[in-house]
Amino acid sequence: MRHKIRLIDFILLRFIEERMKVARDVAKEKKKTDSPIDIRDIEEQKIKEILDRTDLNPVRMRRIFEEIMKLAKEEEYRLLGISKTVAVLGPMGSFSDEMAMKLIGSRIPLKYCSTTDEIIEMVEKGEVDYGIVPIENSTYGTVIPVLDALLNHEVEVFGEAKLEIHHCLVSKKKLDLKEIKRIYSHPQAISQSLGFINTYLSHAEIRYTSSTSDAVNLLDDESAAIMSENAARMYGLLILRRSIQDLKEKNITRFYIIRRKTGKMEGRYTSLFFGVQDRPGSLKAVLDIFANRGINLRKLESRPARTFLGDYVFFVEVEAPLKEEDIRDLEKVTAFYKIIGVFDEVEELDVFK
Ligand SMILES: O=C(O)C(=O)C[C@]1(C(=O)O)C=C[C@@H](O)C=C1
Repeated sequence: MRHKIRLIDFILLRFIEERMKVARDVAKEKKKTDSPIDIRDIEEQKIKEILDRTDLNPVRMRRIFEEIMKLAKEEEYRLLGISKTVAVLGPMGSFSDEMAMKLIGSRIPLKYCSTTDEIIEMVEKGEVDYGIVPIENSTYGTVIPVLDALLNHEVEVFGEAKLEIHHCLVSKKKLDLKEIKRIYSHPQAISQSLGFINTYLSHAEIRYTSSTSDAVNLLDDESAAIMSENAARMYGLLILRRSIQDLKEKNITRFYIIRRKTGKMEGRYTSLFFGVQDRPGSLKAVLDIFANRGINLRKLESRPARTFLGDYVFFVEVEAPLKEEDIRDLEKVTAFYKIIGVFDEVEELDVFK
């Protein structure tokens, strides 16, 4: 019997190798027609067809075939000599993933990380070429962990992009809202949907996840998750309610696109951190530099300096690329400053540059 299984394993191996050969041929065609490597709709369609043809555990079968397709994509990227990678918050189906798809169109591989800290560290170490991290949302404001990590790591913001966010309440099986015992999602998604949660789900326990799509790994028959419609479709979940976020149309998340430090200062906006002496007027002196030059402030935040209670580090985004003379003046009125990027809003990321 064991011998038979061994033999089948070898046959499986040969079939997988054969499949990779075909994938490499497909990649050559894709190059000719400038088509993307990663085509999620095709993958999803195929997985559905496969699951329809078997009684084996659908979750495990999905994983097996997703892994095979992942391997195929790696082979395709390798064949085309595409070595750049972009890190985003995963797993697949997160809003960061959606943003990356919009910016890059799945032409280079994405590395799915479990925290934004991990993304920023990977970029800093040069383990990936780019990172995409959310910086603020129009309902819930600044993504604090990202802001703090940008202060503590050496990376550079070189672009920003915006994504309209619609949240869905999803589950594995049909549930009445009152039957839902737990809600899983990322703190940002929960906070953006508090109106709905307080009205219809106040009886349910809230459990935070590291991303909206990560909730899929925790769902059971008594719980629901908040994630995108895209993610729900990707993981075959049922959509109980659509567009549950408090701001129906203007729930927008802004993302920073980051890379390792290059020192290039090109673009319409500048982001920087600074600290000031603890005395009257010291913050005003910094803001006056911008005001006197007619530079508009886009964003202002304060974060604990983590020295003593009441010590702060400030973060500003201004609508101008700072010039040498601006920086010289800043030096005079700040205890320290750190420019984290001069950038533009982008619709597309040219990853082949
Ligand atoms: O059909 C393709 O375009 C392929 O490259 C094959 C394949 C797969 O392995 O099944 C790989 C990548 C795409 O995302 C979709 C499917």
